[in-house]
Amino acid sequence: MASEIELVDIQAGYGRAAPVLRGLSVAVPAGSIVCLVGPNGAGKSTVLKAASGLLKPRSGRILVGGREMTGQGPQAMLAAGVAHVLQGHSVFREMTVAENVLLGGYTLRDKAFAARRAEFVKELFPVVAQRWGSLAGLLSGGQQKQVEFARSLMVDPKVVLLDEPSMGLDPNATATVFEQIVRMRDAGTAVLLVEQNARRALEAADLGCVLDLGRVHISGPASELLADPQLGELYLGGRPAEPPVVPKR
Ligand SMILES: Nc1ncnc2c1ncn2[C@@H]1O[C@H](COP(=O)(O)OP(=O)(O)OP(=O)(O)O)[C@@H](O)[C@H]1O
Repeated sequence: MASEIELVDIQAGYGRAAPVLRGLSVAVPAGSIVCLVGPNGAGKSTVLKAASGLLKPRSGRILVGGREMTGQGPQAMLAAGVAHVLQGHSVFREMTVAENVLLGGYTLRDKAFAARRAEFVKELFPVVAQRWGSLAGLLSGGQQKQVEFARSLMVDPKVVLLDEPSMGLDPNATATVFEQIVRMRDAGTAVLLVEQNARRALEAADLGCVLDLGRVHISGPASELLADPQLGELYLGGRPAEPPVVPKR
């Protein structure tokens, strides 16, 4: 299957420090959610920064929809179809939900296309439509996250990079946010996801990659990673729940 974005043998880091990514490769197939899992500081956010052009890799290649995009900055990556939803909350609290969402289409020249996209995201995220005229700061954390998703989809990206979307959310809001991530995927946008809540994220994902020492250590179908007891112990906060043992008579 064609990849929406492909990072090949990436070396990347900050300033003069030793590289954080040391030969990292990951591909996001069309129509899929790929989840990056790994210990704190493994470099998960750094992968997303390299993928969106915020951090220039020292070496390696980046392809978007098969097109060579190595060395391009954030504006070019966005224009090529890579949207990045950063960690934490990034809504403008004193602006309305509408203003926040429409900002995502600021770079679009075709205003009719922008209007169609606004209708599309309102349909995809009902809370965005319901609270369209409200100040974004009045929304709950989970609702604000959906406003950020809607804003990122305004340009009709090929792939959305989501950095810790459930951070700071309660279990109910987390469940809603993951449902919306699956809806984004089903509506045609591929997703590259980084999450502390690794088990929950892998349940929503199609593919998983375990990062260690700056490269992808293990990758495969998310369901297989979830079922692997050793991975569970090491990276997913314990073994998967055992089925109950029925005592023999
Ligand atoms: N802006 C920066 N300047 C210098 N070093 C940084 C910067 N951002 C991250 N690092 C370092 O790069 C390494 C990887 O960080 P990164 O945030 O990518 O990890 P992560 O896997 O996303 O971790 P976490 O799960 O804690 O968010 C860490 O050692 C971190 O200290």
